[in-house]
Amino acid sequence: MSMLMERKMTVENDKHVKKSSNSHRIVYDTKDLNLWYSNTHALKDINLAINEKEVTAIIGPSGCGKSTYIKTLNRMVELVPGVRTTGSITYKNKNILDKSFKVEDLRTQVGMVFQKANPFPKSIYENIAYGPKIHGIRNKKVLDEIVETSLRGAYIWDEVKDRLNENAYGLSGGQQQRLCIARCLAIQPDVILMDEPTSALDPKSTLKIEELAQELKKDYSIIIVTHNMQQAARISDKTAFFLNGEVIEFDDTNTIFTNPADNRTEDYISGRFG
Ligand SMILES: Nc1ncnc2c1ncn2[C@@H]1O[C@H](COP(=O)(O)OP(=O)(O)OP(=O)(O)O)[C@@H](O)[C@H]1O
Repeated sequence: MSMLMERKMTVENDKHVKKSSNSHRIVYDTKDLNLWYSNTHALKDINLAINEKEVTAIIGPSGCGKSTYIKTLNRMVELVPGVRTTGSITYKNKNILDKSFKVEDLRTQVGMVFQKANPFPKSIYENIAYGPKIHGIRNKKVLDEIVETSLRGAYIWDEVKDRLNENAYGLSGGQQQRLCIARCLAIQPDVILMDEPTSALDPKSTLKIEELAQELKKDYSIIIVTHNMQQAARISDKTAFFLNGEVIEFDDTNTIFTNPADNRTEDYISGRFG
């Protein structure tokens, strides 16, 4: 990474709270992260300070490590046998890669939405109530409130309020994806990770998810992997460009798309490869 980029990523460091130059607090501070799948070196010396309550886009060609990185942020990646990491990812003053860190703590604070919507084969209501129930909430009135608030938060309440007891599989693909976002909201996370959430959706549903991400960043930190550069440009505040497991450039989205510092970023965003 260039000196310029390193300087841009430098953070102010006070006693407990790190602030980036535009005064947003940092939600995830990744330092010198390396990751191997057995012999494949998938992430190389990643340094990224991701701001809270912003949308951060991760872009780059196929196989560059985008999904691996986002799955490291909730430690899902370690479900793959043979994964090894070095370096640190600080979340709320703790290194989540540390052996002593309890992964269950992340499950309640970090929600994830996948490429293909994955509702449970249950009713719309149960899809949302499931997480809160696991966390011990049994009171019907409280659960009703969580279900409504979460569905409203994901802008799908009006479409489903009269069919809450119907199976979620009866919803359209775009509705299912918003239901999955509502399911994330029900656990009141800090962060929502999205791994290509619109790649299986039609343009209208895509637009709805994009609008939703813009709304949600008022309350949540959103990190989104996308192949769609127009989407990254439309909805994100910051963009990280990955190539061959490295972060080539990380900056304000506007800068990345109008005045990138590295030729490889320019070549990628102008469609010369990838
Ligand atoms: N489960 C796995 N086992 C072994 N290697 C893997 C595994 N998952 C990913 N890799 C390798 O790690 C590298 C990064 O893959 P990753 O899926 O993170 O890339 P990506 O940028 O998300 O790609 P895409 O855009 O195609 O989804 C690739 O070389 C890939 O082959």
